[in-house]
Amino acid sequence: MASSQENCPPFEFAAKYYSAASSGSCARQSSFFGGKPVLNQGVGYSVILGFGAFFAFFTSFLVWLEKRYVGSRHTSEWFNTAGRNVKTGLIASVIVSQWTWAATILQSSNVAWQYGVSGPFWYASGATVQVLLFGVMAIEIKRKAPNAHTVCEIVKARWGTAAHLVFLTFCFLTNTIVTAMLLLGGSAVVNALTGVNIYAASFLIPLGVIVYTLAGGLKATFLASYIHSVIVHVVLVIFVYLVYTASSELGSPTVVYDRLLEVASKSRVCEEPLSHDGQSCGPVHGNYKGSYLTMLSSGGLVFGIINIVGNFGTVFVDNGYWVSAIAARPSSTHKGYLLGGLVWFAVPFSLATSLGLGALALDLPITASEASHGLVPPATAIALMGKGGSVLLLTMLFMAVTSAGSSELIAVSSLCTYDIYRTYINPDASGKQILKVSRGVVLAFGCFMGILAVILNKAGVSLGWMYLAMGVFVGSAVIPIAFMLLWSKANAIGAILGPTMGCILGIITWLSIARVEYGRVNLDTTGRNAPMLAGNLVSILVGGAVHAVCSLLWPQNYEWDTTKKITMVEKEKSELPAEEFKEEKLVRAKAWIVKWGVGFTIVIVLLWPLLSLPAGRFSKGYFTFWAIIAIAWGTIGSAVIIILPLMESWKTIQSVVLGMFTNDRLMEKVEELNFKLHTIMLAMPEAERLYLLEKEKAKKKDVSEPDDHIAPS
Ligand SMILES: NC(N)=O
Repeated sequence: MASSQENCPPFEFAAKYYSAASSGSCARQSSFFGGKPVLNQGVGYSVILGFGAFFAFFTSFLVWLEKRYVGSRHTSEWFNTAGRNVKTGLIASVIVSQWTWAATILQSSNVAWQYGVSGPFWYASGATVQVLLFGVMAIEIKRKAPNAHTVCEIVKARWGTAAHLVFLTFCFLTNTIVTAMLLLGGSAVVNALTGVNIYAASFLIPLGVIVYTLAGGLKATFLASYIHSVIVHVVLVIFVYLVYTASSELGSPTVVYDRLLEVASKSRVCEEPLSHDGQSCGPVHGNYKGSYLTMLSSGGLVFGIINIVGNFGTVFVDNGYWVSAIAARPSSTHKGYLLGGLVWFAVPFSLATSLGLGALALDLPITASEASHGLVPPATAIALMGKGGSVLLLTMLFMAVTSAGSSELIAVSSLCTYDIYRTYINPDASGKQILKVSRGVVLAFGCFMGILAVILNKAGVSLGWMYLAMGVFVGSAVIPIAFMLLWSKANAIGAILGPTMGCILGIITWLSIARVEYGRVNLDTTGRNAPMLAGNLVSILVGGAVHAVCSLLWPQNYEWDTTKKITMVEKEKSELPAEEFKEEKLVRAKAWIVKWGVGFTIVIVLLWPLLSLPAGRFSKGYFTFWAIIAIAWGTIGSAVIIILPLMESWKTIQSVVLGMFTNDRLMEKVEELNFKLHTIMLAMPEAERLYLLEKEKAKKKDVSEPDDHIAPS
């Protein structure tokens, strides 16, 4: 104990977290939050209800503006597919906000706190590659199932009813798991920062999301996503610059570097009460030289593998990503996914390299339980900025939870509407009926989200546990779902057996290893790295292997003829030129996304980590370079995702603004005229055909003679 007395506090910079006890020994604070919220409950309720109400009103207003001044018709197709005409920038922004979960903000910093620099890297790279590679699926939908509304519709068209039911189960499971994680993370942070009852938070967070999703469907969630993305990125940039340039407590890569060396030093005394079990203290087990400043981290690598498997499940088996691909215009789909993936990389990488490592560098007395419930970033935000930091983090988290949550609502709603109602209950459903069911499901699943979060919170399930376990449950469906659009031999029996066997064997392996290694099966033992790694790998590999073997034995040799026959509910007249759907153009787009998607995947999963291994324990210069990459990626990514959608939609924005400031009476007249013409066209197909022909001709003329009107005389 002598050393405890000599070094109290062990670090001047962390003095406020240590105190001399009456016995004379030096004691570290036993936890960071200690059950005391920094903000009052009023702030918590204002954020949850205020932002919820604001977004419900604001997005409904935007959708109304679009309907009134741009002329969108609010049919069931529009509600569920946003007109299949969304451009690259907005698709990228949607992907970023859909993929920015509570876990992206919270769990990434938790793994930084556990493993050091490798944690944020593996979180970011291990969850970016799926989005990049999904770009290939996105373009294949346009080629092979251009009128589909959901992934399961394609399954049914190709493999029949039994496979359809299997994949529906996996898709619902994925939506449930993702939703559970959003609310677990969201409610834990709201509770820790503001003291709002955790169960009340679980119920109230989905409320605003339900309202704006109900009002505007997919387009509303897309518009809201953009605003959410802007807020998330602005806060991200603030935190990154705070940690590495502006804060008086840290403020430069050099200070962070020196502190990370100090807190993990071998000479540090980590006995009670100078540090408590589960708090960060001294060398890191499994890391090269026990340092936080190395990519040679066994824990980081195991997390990376689990992360890759789990996130393949939550992208490929989440109908939300298929819905976004369906909503994109064909020439934008692949670019949107690539750009979205690359921008999203910055969210966990830059944020956790700042807030996660910042928590270590400040020697915050965070406990393992606080970390696994997602409280590392709020702790750093509070330590650096006080109440302002906690409000910023709460706002960022709320944006992430609500935008990803609304995408989950739409994903479930379209599955229930098209794959259950239209497929098994009312195949001749009208657009009105479809719209009614879609809205009913949004409401029902929104309420279910709240109940689910209450149950999981009661059961003591943490965000960290759920995040690691997701791949065990849904990983087995990943390879079969990719085969569906990529492999003509893939057959129905393999599509049924692969996911089912993979999931069952994955769960058996996971629980058995927990039992054999640690003697019992509970939330603690099943949440450890070894059982999670084995369960995740068995699930994804068995799922793929069983499907591959069955398909090689009894190949289907399928031509995607039935998937091309999937029908729309209302026949929408596409605004897109026929050029957009040309096979050669789509094949070129596919080659492009394969080249760039696979290229970036190799860079961020193999080359980057391999090239950083020889650095061993990073030098100060190396770490500074690493921090500069995090700052630059965060800044450039944020600028792109904020500016690009605005540039692309500039014409629409102009026409809305013009419409708003033009005589309302005139607009009503134009609308009425529009409606009359539309009715005439419907009654006279020949007139419509001639109109489209003329329009196409005019477009071609515009393209071939763009500058006629300014040609010199
Ligand atoms: N979306 C994720 N994995 O943060």
